[in-house]
Amino acid sequence: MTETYTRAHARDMDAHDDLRMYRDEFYLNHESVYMDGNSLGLMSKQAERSTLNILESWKTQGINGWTEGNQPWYYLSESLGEKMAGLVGANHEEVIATGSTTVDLHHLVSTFYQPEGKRTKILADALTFPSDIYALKAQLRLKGYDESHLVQVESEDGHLLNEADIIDAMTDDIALIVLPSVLYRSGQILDMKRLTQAAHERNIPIGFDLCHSIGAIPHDLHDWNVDFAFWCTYKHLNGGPGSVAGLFLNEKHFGVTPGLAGWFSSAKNKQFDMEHTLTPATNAGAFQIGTPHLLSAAPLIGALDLFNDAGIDRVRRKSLELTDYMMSLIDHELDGYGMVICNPRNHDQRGGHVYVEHPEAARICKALKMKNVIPDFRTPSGIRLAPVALYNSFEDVYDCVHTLKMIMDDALYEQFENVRDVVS
Ligand SMILES: Cc1ncc(COP(=O)(O)O)c(C=O)c1O
Ligand SMILES: Nc1c(O)cccc1C(=O)C[C@H](N)C(=O)O
Repeated sequence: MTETYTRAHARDMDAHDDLRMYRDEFYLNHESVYMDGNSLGLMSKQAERSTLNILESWKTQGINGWTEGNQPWYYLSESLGEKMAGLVGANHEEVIATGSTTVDLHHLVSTFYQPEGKRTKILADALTFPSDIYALKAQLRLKGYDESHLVQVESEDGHLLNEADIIDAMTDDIALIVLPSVLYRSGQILDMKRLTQAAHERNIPIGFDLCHSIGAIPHDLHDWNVDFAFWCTYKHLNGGPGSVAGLFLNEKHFGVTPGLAGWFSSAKNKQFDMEHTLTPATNAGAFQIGTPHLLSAAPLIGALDLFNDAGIDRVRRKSLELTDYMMSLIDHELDGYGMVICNPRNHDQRGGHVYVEHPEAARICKALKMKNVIPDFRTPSGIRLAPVALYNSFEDVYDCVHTLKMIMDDALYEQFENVRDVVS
């Protein structure tokens, strides 16, 4: 038995890691430690191969690529939906790969936000990612309401939300609820089952932004009876920068008229009838708009195969082990350095990343990058560290925390300004 806080112990855990073979499937820079998979996941060899295959089909087949070859483009969004369904606990037809996170949110809100009588407001929270808030405010404006119709549940400590507060805010003037599954800063998991049940008891439709949970934790969207959800695929799913997003539509809503219809909303066999009356697909496919972004979908084919091969339950188990280990090292090595762990510690509430606050966070992140550890900084004082189950090792976590300790011991951050970079 190796001693807990030694490099030998980290290596021992790596030797017993049953997902360790997946690390070789990724392009890792062995000079550095990547801890930013919750912002942009790394490229896998399978994602590269599937991208090259799509390029090859364009090169060799031209227009016939839509219906021929081993990956006909016309059905790719549906087949990627099928590959993602298991990750969100959905039936195959409830998921489609389409658009981008924010566009899909616009689409879903344009469909599900139906103010009527006294019910005119949208309920969200004060800690959610800004893009969602911008989209919700824009949707309110489109329906003729001002920002006072957006109700944002506050957090007591600035890090965590209290589900009871959210439920209290589900009053009879709320027409729609949109919440994150995992908060982008603190990594808190919201209890989607409980919130959905409470919303439905009050006849309010509810949807979730899964950007920080997809590929990190398992979901049961169908059984929880969630109305809709949307997510990006470039973080934990490793689909590449700007890869096509995912959307869930509960089958009880199949047949709903899509708010932002286009010809790709059509039932597949009707689309080329070229009629001016839309016959929408009778599944989540109705939430497509125009021609799918094939080149941004291509890497997902391989990325998702790898993911499904490893299995989300094993990914979650290792992710918890990695974040447990990271927090125990931070507690042990960085006690008295002013670092405060602000993510929940219990497994039920902790997502896939560790979130630490320090007043010098912006320049500590710059010093980490100088020392080849890649974190991300979240204003005003947050350091996010995401050890990712498929490609990070326990030794990566060891190196990350020890680099942080060296930076603090030698005050290496002092050579930088404590302000964020343009993209952080
Ligand atoms: C929780 C959350 N929602 C929405 C977005 C915006 O996504 P996109 O830029 O893909 O529309 C992000 C990240 O960028 C995010 O983290
Ligand atoms: N989408 C991003 C981008 O286009 C550039 C840089 C970062 C991002 C991100 O995804 C940030 C991420 N959503 C976050 O949680 O902060």
